[in-house]
Amino acid sequence: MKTIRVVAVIKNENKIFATARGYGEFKGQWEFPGGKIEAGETPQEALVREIKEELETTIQVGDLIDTIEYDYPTFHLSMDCYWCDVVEGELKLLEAESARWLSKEELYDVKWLPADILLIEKIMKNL
Ligand SMILES: Nc1nc2c([nH]c(=O)n2[C@H]2C[C@H](O)[C@@H](COP(=O)(O)OP(=O)(O)OP(=O)(O)O)O2)c(=O)[nH]1
Ligand SMILES: [Mg+2]
Repeated sequence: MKTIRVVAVIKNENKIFATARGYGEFKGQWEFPGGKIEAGETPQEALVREIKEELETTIQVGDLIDTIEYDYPTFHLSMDCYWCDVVEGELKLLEAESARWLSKEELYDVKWLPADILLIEKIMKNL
């Protein structure tokens, strides 16, 4: 069975919100908050749930930016990436070890997970 992940590219006027993984194999590397779609959920519902769990924040999910397909040595990642806005909440870091709001000029200042490089190029064009 194929597991699809969803991630939120949370934006304000001209910056996006990135987090550093707080645990596991990729600890300290940068990514977008999100997780796995569970049975019966739409991608949007899964994303709203994940962002509540990880950041105690309510988001509004907007357009799909891209679906990233990437082969890691031990698994295949399929990741739907959506533009999102904060509706309510302070983006409290319940799982991530740190976070930054990045402007267009700062997008390559953090060490992204390998799969995210493909997405960053698209974000760069639309920020
Ligand atoms: N959340 C997220 N995961 C990403 C990104 N880029 C990327 O390669 N991944 C990879 C790293 C993880 O090994 C994998 C799955 O992430 P996940 O949040 O769904 O799952 P997890 O490893 O936290 O595991 P779990 O505790 O939720 O079961 O996807 C990204 O931008 N955001
Ligand atoms: Mg997660």
